[in-house]
Amino acid sequence: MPELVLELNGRTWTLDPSRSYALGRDPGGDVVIDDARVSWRHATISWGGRSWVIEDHGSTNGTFVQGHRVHHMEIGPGSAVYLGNATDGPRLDLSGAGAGAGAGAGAGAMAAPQQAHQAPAHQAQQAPAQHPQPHAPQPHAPQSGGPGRPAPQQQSPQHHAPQQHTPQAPHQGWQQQPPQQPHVPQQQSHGQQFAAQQPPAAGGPAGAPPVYGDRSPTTFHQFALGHVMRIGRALENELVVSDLQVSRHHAEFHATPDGRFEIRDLGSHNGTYVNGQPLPKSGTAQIGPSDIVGVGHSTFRLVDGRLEEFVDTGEVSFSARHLTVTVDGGKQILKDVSFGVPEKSLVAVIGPSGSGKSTLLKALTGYRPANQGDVLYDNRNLYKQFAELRQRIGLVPQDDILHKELTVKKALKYAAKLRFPADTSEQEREQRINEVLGELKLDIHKDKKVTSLSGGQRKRVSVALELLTKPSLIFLDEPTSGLDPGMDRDVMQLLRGLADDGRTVLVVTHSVAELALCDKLLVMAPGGSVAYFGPPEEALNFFGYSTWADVFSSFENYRDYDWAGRWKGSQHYQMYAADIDAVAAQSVHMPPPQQMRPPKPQGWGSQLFTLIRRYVSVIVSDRGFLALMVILPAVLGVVSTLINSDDGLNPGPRGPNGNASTILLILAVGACFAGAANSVRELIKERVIYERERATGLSRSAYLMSKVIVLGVITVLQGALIGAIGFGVREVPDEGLILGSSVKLELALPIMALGFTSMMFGLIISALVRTAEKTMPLLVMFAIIQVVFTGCLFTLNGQVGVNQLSFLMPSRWAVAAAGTTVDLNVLFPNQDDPGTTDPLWDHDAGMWLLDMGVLVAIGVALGFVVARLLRRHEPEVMRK
Ligand SMILES: Nc1ncnc2c1ncn2[C@@H]1O[C@H](COP(=O)(O)OP(=O)(O)OP(=O)(O)O)[C@@H](O)[C@H]1O
Repeated sequence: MPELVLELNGRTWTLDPSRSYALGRDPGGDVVIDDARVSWRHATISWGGRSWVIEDHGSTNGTFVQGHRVHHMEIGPGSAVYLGNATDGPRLDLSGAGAGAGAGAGAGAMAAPQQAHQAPAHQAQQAPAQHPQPHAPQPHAPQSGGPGRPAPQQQSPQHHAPQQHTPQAPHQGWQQQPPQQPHVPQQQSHGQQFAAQQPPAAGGPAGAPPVYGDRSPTTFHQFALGHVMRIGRALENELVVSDLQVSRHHAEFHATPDGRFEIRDLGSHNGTYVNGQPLPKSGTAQIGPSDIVGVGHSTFRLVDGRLEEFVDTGEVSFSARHLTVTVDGGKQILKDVSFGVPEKSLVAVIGPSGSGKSTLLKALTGYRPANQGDVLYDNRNLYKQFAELRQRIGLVPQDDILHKELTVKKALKYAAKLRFPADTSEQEREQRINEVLGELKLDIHKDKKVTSLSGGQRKRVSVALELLTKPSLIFLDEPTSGLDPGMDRDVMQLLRGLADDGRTVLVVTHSVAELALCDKLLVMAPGGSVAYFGPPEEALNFFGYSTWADVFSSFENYRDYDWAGRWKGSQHYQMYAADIDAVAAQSVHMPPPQQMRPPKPQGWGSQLFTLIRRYVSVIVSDRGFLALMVILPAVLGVVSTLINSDDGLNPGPRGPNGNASTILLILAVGACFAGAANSVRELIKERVIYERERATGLSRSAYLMSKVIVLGVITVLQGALIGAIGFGVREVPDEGLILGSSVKLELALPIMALGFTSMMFGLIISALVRTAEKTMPLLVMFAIIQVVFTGCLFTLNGQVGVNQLSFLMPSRWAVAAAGTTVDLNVLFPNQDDPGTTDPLWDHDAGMWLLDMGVLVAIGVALGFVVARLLRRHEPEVMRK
């Protein structure tokens, strides 16, 4: 069997085929590489029966051959392998041993052969950083109480500020607790799992370049020069991708006869991406060997004239490097946060209130990108390639992203309709919904209303909704808040299952009961820095406390303590974060906003139609709301009939008819109340849903228009009911100004239009407030102001300032329009100055049209204001 000579930094090892060799920073390994970019257990080299093989163990920074990241690859004499960085990482040169050595058997290798098993002597020298550091800080531990007692009273800050000792040598207050062994990073098993997935073709002959930049390909496709290869979901494509995120005919690869390669988008719904940047719809781009083309969950790359495809099945590594968020005023609310996890990981983030957990979540998801640092999605820069990668991220906010009035199945149906491309069939969506329901064990609840589910089940439905599009990364913001301990465990076990099934899951939580289910725990310290990152079972020992309550009290009591410095001086840092931290911090240069926008899977009209249907379903399923919608205007109309007016809305015997103006006042106020009450909670109550859907491609104007149309129709009908009752029982003039003998309709139209404009004002309140409770006082204030400015209580015309202000009030124009029909200048003459009349009330068809026109124009203008206000509640990256 051929021996292989490995050369690294001037040292050589002759590798024996009968055993394998562990490479990494671990001092117990065979080849110890003291470089922070190299993982603790980075890779192994072993004889594979046919050739030598290097296997990466899910290292954070990767193993590279000829510039390509490899996971499992045959190597041989002449191969050069870089660890941690493709160009300047530690380089392993391989050559043959003895007479049979290949060309690469260097003189150095022959001159100083050293058996690998002799290595430990120098390994110890090579890895000084791995030894426990005597000055490594360690927190305070109880002084008098035993391990079973919580931390005792603190006496003085100097004495009680976290003490310094290593996890291996806990404070003597903890001597009954066995010292924790350093946790072996879990990359090994993941790496092995990944290697097992590789197609046999991936490795190729010894020394051949790997076929994909990040991983080995799932498959590859040959295509000849001059040919076209169309990609899509439909079976008639040359390259069929069974992914609902992909359009039926999505894109085309062209191999031009002169040897160039092009990708052309075919008007796809979710877009085609080159190196993470979207191609214009139906646009074309030339591609070279270093370009990565993204279509749905697949990425393609050209290697030696063949097309390699890598399908993202969810097993992606994820890391953050030096994330720093600075707010206006220069204050840093997130400070230099770095951590990384291999695929299939469940990570929990805990920390005291205000420690930056939500800020971190926003930075990791790209909702509010950090000012400095990188987020790496399987080693692809999330910020730079956000347009493409955002589709692989699922986010479950703290509040449910569901319309609670709908059944589980219906809620998922509308979500699928909005998130999947327009060309997906009902059957395809239904199938995916059933898959997700089955996966999350929600089948038995599918016909129940979301309101009737328990808190844990509701969270499950929110997760199901996010799973529809098969995200690889799932973030959850406090999914267990408000749940009892049993449900807390259920939800955490669900997340554990999601990770085990091949996804990376990160959960921000306040609950510490089920942390043991996680692979890694990130503890944030006050001020937004990392206090700990590593296995959850080692965390309490790291802090030197027996309960999390003690740790959090310590955070609270020593807010100014350098928790980040303590973390960075620890051995855990060396084991779990130093390699990620070793790369220098980068400033964030986000692509221009137009390249950050999510694709719109559905056209504007289609979104509008779906939103209207969903909104109508929600309203119809809420019987109480339906009943109120009829009762409120009916009561307001009936109340107006109590006003005694023998002459109705006609002039009295001597001309004036004060009751007529009172009737108009009551009907106008009724319309104001009904309209504004319909809409005042509408946006605030589904703000979280809007925010999430907006990030997945929902059109702001389609959303707003759906509200305006549905609420507009309801409000106008209510206005008609108020008018029908209020004017129906009254004497009115024989002839109208516009509609001839349909005088009552002519009078009802301003009331209906006033309802609509008030409804728009209600939307403004709803978009403005931070909590639903604030809507009621504002609604009352709006209605009272409208009463004052109708012009029916006192004369507005001639009152400088007040009259001009009244022009902004919808009720002023609505009463004026009705007033032109009934000739209000006669019924309610100016009492201060009997000779003058209000020009807005002139008994004239042109004035009726003007009054109505201004009233509707105010409503439309309010619509633009609402759109502007809605923008404030969108993820930062969406505010265009
Ligand atoms: N836009 C902002 N401008 C200024 N300060 C901000 C801004 N956003 C957040 N902060 C501050 O940053 C700190 C971290 O906030 P963050 O919401 O991320 O904390 P948290 O750990 O999620 O808290 P909680 O557990 O209470 O939700 C807080 O002190 C907060 O007041």
